[in-house]
Amino acid sequence: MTDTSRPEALLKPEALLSVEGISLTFGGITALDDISFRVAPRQICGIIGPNGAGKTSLFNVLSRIYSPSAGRIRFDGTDILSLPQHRMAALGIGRTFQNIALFPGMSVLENVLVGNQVRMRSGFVTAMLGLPRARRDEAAGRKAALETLERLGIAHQADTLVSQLNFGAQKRVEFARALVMQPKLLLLDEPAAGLNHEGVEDLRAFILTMRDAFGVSVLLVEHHLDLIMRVAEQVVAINFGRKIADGTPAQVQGSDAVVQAYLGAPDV
Ligand SMILES: Nc1ncnc2c1ncn2[C@@H]1O[C@H](COP(=O)(O)OP(=O)(O)OP(=O)(O)O)[C@@H](O)[C@H]1O
Repeated sequence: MTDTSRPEALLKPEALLSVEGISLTFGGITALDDISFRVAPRQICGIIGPNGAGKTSLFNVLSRIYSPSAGRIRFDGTDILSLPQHRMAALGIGRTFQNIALFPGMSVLENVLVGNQVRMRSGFVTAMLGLPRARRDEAAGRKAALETLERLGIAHQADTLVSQLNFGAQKRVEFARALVMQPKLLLLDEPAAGLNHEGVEDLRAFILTMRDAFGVSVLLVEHHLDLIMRVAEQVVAINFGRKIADGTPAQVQGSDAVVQAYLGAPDV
């Protein structure tokens, strides 16, 4: 419970995600070096940095794909480094990948139902035998998937084959599939990759819709700086595995270290 006798408790909400002193090495290469930052509930936080800065490595540590050599990560009161990777979705961390990983020959609804399997309690055998519990789970899963599409404003596409959707619409289905698991934190890996100007504008609105309709925090790694600066409330900049700035978009954009990092990396 929040201690309202402490004014700072009212001003500073408890972090949903707290990354503390994370380091990661690959052989002799230091990919992450003592990275710390926090993400509040319902906050949109952007991770930026030139090529090779360590952004993907950080996401992979947060998803428990890589184990850091030092540091701590607390998520919603749990030390996630003590948990295996398969527990992340159930714990409330959802993720989308840079390359779309949908089933093109299946409908939008069917693809979102795949995401919902994690939350179903009945096992494979129960489902195969069509036992009552499996049927109840299936009906509940369908309802949850349809509700997710409705809250995102894309329920009219429920029966459309994914292969018939344009690239931007397919990305929205991927987000829906992650959101149906009711995550508290959504990790978006370069969501603007491959989108044109109009697509990026739609994406920006969609990220805000996801946060508002589902109350999730969003952590996004992105090369598209303009999108980050216009959608994120907090930006963390990294370079050569070290955090070089952390603050509002305006603060980070005005940071000498950030300007230097990008001037020294013409291929960003
Ligand atoms: N599996 C790996 N094995 C060895 N080195 C790796 C591995 N993954 C990443 N690295 C190294 O770690 C550093 C950080 O890489 P990372 O992919 O996290 O950066 P990034 O910021 O995501 O880059 P980009 O923007 O180009 O995707 C780089 O020096 C990279 O070569």
